[in-house]
Amino acid sequence: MTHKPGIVITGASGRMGQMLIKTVLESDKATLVGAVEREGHAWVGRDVGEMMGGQPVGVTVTADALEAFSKAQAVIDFTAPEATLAFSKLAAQARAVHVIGTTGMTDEQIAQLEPASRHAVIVRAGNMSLGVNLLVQLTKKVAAALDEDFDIEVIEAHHHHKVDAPSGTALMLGEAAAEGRGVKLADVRDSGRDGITGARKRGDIGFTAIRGGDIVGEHDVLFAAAGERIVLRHLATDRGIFARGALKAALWGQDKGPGQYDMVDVLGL
Ligand SMILES: NC(=O)C1=CN([C@@H]2O[C@H](COP(=O)(O)OP(=O)(O)OC[C@H]3O[C@@H](n4cnc5c(N)ncnc54)[C@H](OP(=O)(O)O)[C@@H]3O)[C@@H](O)[C@H]2O)C=CC1
Ligand SMILES: O=C(O)C1=N[C@H](C(=O)O)C[C@H](O)C1
Repeated sequence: MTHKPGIVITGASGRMGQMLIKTVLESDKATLVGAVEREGHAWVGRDVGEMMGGQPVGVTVTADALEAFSKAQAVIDFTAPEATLAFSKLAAQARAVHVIGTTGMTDEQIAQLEPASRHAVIVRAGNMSLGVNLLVQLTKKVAAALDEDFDIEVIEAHHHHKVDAPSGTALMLGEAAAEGRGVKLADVRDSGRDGITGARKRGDIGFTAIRGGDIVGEHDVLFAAAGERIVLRHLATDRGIFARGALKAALWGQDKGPGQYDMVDVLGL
């Protein structure tokens, strides 16, 4: 019998946490060995299957992340930037693959992952779906083929609970467009227009964030010129696409050396 990697899910009660637990429990390639929530959370000490409204699964939610990680081969983490930074140190200590889906991390926070990645595999992506990662590649190609007569705008829409903007995916798409054009996103980024903004600056890459209802995640990359427009679009209708991508990353990372990777590496795009 082949060994099935043991997986711990952090932020177990969250929208993605619950989807990840369901995905791991349904998989025949991995085993759920832990579920983490913060100290004082109502789920701590209870069976995670029961907390999700189903049958017991024999995994008790814990606030002791290091203890949980040390029994696992991978940690899948869709939480918040400060939590992810703390988990990266603990996952490295446990030599577990750390799959990071958390978005909204600053450049400084991303840089702080480096010490952990010297000891363990980190796979981080603002979007773990196959479709979006393909869209990123397409965006780079289209941006490289067009000149600045085409204004580039990234438009994203998400549910009203989302706390960060632009979304991690929008930033991945913006980075890809900038790379295609041979510029740095930081030099051309235009987000949060409001008031008398002045005319659009040629070459800028604009971002618009829509928040409402239960939208899972929608992303358009618009290339607008005089007389024509191209729109590249991805619509997510089920969080399962992110969870399946994250589990694939956790399994992929099992035989890799320490370092930082993304979904382009995992999917071989
Ligand atoms: N890369 C990708 O493919 C995707 C990324 N995401 C990203 O995943 C993240 C989570 O999204 P979502 O599940 O919708 O969010 P939720 O708010 O539903 O869940 C977040 C979970 O993380 C926990 N958490 C938050 N802060 C801390 C902390 N400081 N310490 C410990 N636990 C903490 C929360 O616990 P508590 O309830 O106690 O606060 C909660 O269980 C976001 O950054 C989102 O953008 C989402 C979908 C896809
Ligand atoms: O918060 C979410 O829900 C999502 N976050 C990710 C992002 O910021 O791009 C991925 C997905 O769009 C859902």
